[in-house]
Amino acid sequence: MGGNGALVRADGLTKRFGEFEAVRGIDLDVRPGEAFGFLGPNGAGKSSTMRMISCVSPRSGGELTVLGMDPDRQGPRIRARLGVVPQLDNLDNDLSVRQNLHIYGRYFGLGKAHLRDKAAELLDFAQLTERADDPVEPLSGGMKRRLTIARSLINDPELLLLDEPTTGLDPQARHLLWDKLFRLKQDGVTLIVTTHYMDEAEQLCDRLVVMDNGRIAAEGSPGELIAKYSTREVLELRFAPGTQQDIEPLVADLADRVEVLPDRLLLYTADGEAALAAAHSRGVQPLSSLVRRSTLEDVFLRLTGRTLVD
Ligand SMILES: Nc1ncnc2c1ncn2[C@@H]1O[C@H](COP(=O)(O)OP(=O)(O)OP(=O)(O)O)[C@@H](O)[C@H]1O
Repeated sequence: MGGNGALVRADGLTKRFGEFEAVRGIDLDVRPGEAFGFLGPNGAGKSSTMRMISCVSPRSGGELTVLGMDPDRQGPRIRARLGVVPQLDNLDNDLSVRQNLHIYGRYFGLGKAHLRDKAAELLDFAQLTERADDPVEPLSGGMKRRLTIARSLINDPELLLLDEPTTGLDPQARHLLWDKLFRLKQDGVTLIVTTHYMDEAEQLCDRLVVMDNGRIAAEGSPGELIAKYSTREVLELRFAPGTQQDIEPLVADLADRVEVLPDRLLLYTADGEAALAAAHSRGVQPLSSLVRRSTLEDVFLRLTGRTLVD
């Protein structure tokens, strides 16, 4: 283990592609049993970081320890104890669902009987038992993702790395997949997940970092980040497109902060209803209004000045 029992520890970790610095000296520690999230828009450097942790891409600078070992020198030993779910499914389409699990198990040197039992257990976990002997090709996107996750668990990994596991799935498939991740977390598997779905990160992750342009913009639990970078409530006021800039000065003093988005104003305040009543009393007539609690999306907007697009 690394210092403090961290499963992953990075210090000034850097990744360069030629002149371009995709990861610009980040510090991290991921503790046993937690679900740790990398949150950020496309190009933030999440995948590059994950690939260094998974020992498939060497670091360009800084220190990195995974399961107490150095990926540059002990990559194969680390990988034997990791599960990796890459951003794009790389299942073997010529094989059946079960065969995809079996070839992976053989790669890890599992014995025949153990592999048979393990594959059956994972097919059940992935809800694919009935499809076990079907080819992979016609499976839905959600099924393929569940199979990829099942495959990553064949060696009982201590640490599971998932790069945008739910991107591109419909809401129902996403929910099913996240249920699986909750179950793994309950079973004590340490998870590192990248995502740009804020709601999922908020529910699943014990701690997370917000990445932007190769740097860590903030880190903490979802609750800590919201408390630090947002207000308790947000009042959303929608207006006809293009008119909200003119209204902003009328409501600016009603909130700690106001964000002007293309179709709405966001008023950050401890009391959204009070701000709404005050706006009404000034003659502000939004098309619609909504008071909600702050989310990680608000944290992200505050930190980067941008919204995350799904
Ligand atoms: N092999 C490569 N060669 C050159 N540039 C790369 C390479 N891989 C990534 N990059 C660049 O590094 C930056 C970070 O990419 P990375 O994939 O780590 O971001 P990300 O946060 O995971 O985004 P995404 O959600 O799109 O995967 C991007 O600007 C990307 O274009």
